[in-house]
Parts: sequence; C-alpha cells; structure tokens
Amino acid sequence: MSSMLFSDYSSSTTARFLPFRRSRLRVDGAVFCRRLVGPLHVRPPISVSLRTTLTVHSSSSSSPVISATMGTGTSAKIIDGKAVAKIIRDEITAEVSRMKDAIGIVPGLAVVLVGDRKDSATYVRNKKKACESVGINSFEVRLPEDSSEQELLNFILGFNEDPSVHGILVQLPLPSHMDEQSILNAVSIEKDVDGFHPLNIGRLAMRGREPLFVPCTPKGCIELLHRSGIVIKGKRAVVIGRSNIVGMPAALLLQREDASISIVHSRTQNPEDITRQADIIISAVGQPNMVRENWIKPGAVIIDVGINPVQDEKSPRGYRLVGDVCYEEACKVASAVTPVPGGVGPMTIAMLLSNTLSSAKRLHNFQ
Ligand SMILES: Nc1nc(=O)c2c([nH]1)NC[C@@H]1CN(c3ccc(C(=O)N[C@@H](CCC(=O)O)C(=O)O)cc3)C=[N+]21
Repeated sequence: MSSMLFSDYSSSTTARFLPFRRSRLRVDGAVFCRRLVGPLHVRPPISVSLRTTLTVHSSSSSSPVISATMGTGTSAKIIDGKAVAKIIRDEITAEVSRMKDAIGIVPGLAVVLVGDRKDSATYVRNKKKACESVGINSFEVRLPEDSSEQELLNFILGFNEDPSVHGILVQLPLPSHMDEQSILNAVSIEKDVDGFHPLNIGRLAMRGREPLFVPCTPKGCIELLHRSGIVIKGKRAVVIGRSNIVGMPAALLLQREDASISIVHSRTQNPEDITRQADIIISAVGQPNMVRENWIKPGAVIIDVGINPVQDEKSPRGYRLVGDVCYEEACKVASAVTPVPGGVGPMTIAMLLSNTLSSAKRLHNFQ
C-alpha cells in the first residue's frame, strides 16, 4: 500500500532513500510518522534566525491561489493546487473550443494501461474524466498484465500514426517483464505528452535547446510557483529525490528559471543541512513526513510532490494521503506550502491536458 500511489514516482533509486531514519511503524505496508516526536538521528537546526525574503505578490486573503493563513502557531500560506488546476483547466477549455471552431480539430489523448493495478486504473479514469471536462478526446487501451512487449508496441506505433491522437501516455509502472526504456523510446517525440522520451529530457538539460514537452509533475510545480507569485530567479532551490520523472527534471526546470540548485538524494550526507539552505524546496521521494521542521529555513517555500498513503482507521478508505513533508511542522516554519492532497497532484493532470493541447496546436500549426 505505501508504494501504491507513488511507487512509480520513486524510481528504484529513490525507493532506496532510506538513510533518512524516521520514527515509523509499518502496518500492512502503510507508514506512520510519530508526528510530535522530534526527528531521530538528525541534528538540530543550526540557525533559525534569518527569514528568507521570498516575494509573494498575491494577496493572501483574496487570491484563490494562496489561501488564508492557518490557525494559531502557524504562518505559512497554503498554495491551493486544486484551485490553480481548475483555473488552468478553464483556460484549456476555452482554447480547445477556439481551436475546434477555427479549424475543426479536437485534441486527442491516448492512454495505455497494462495490467490491473488498482491505483493505475484510478489514475487512468481520472485522466479520462479530466479530458472530458475540457473537451479533449480520450482513447483508452487496456491490455492484460501478461501482454507481450510487442503487443504494447503495436498500439503505440498505431497511435504514433493516428492523426486524431496528439498525445500518448503509457501509464507507469509497467509490468516487470516489459522494458520501460524501449517502450518509452517508441512514443513519437511529437506526441510524448509525458515528456519522458530521452530526446525531450536531453533538450530540457541543454541551454539554448527547447524540449517539445516538459514532464507534467515538475512542470506543475513550476507553474504553481509562478501562479503563486513566487520569484525563482536567483533563489537557492533544493530538490529532494532524483527520479527521471520528477526530481531530475524538476531540478533542470528550476535551473532554467535561474535558481541555483542542489539535489539531495539517498546518498547525500546531512541532507537536512543542505535542505535548510533552500529558499525553495521541491520534495519528490515518496517517504511520508520525511522532511521535518529542522530541514526547513524559516520563510522557505515548499512544494510537496509526495503522495503517500498512511493507515487511518477514521478515514472511510482506511487510509489517508500525506506528503513527504511533515505538514503541520512545515506550516509553522515555511512561508508557503502545498498540501497533500490538493497540491501538486491536480496540477500534474492539468499539465497533461496542457501538453496535449499544445501538441495538437503544434501538429496543426494553430496559434
Ligand atoms: N505515464 C505516467 N504519467 C504520469 O503522470 C503518472 C503515471 N504514469 N503513473 C502514476 C503517476 C501518479 N500521477 C498522479 C496524478 C495525479 C494525482 C492527483 O491528482 N492526486 C490527488 C489525490 C487523489 C486521491 O485522493 O486519491 C491530489 O494530490 O490531490 C496523483 C498522482 C501521475 N502519474
């Protein structure tokens, strides 16, 4: 269960992210953080005297992007990813309709799901619903778990040639008998709305080159920062986690935005010391409540990508979702923080729709 929602975001490298010792219990795979107990094996904060001077242009009470401050003892603004994603979906709806009226083309997204993981099926259903909500056509293929790589490749090659499909998404993780690399390589870079093709990632890494698509989750993080009026240029940013689909591209994007970046990963010594220097923290490791108060510089902005289920008898599902960052503690120290759920997750889907729209525009030369 703990690997259920985000196992594919924690690549095998980030899944080994264990030198960060936390006080935790595992029951049926779910992880509990003894919230109020101080972090173990982590040195206390050196200095909490200097507040960073991140600029937040939006007004706290009137902005749908950053909601009002929290109750007593907390100071952070809550960055409402759900609200921002809604604004973006409305913008996309308008563009999809303008395009249809002008040239009669409706953007189309093909989603391929192999096997019957429950979480993957839920994500695919949500993506389909999101497409419907903005007027994008969605095509879904479900293949049995024991399908051959060639069968999957045949569908991808078919979608590559299909003019009504402008985006192709192969839901990850794939069954272990399939080679993820050769599957992702087969997606036409013109339709790689996930931005996982090595050519797109390579271009993202190079100055003066432009990828056709940027991976949805990191793009959603940057978009959240922009739309919250947070200045990235010249700031110190720390990305926690180095997965191909979140950590690494998030660091590249921040660098393109003129931040100075550090990447903290499973082999980093004293990760809390490095993280505490950050004006902006993006955490994408898939470890519940790993980032504690003493990892956070007062006034820092925190984008929490982790979506980790932890057992919760009081919840109807039997579990609830928490981020990589101990939310209550972050609210006390940070200047702004994304919640889980309702932070980066909805932005990922909004960026997928945005990538599909821009793909259709590009393929049909529509401005
Ligand atoms: N090829 C591929 N591309 C992906 O982009 C991709 C993938 N595979 N595999 C799975 C992960 C995961 N992912 C999420 C998207 C939205 C939410 C989301 O909207 N979460 C809600 C919570 C939903 C709930 O309550 O269960 C939130 O954070 O508010 C979460 C996770 C995309 N992924």
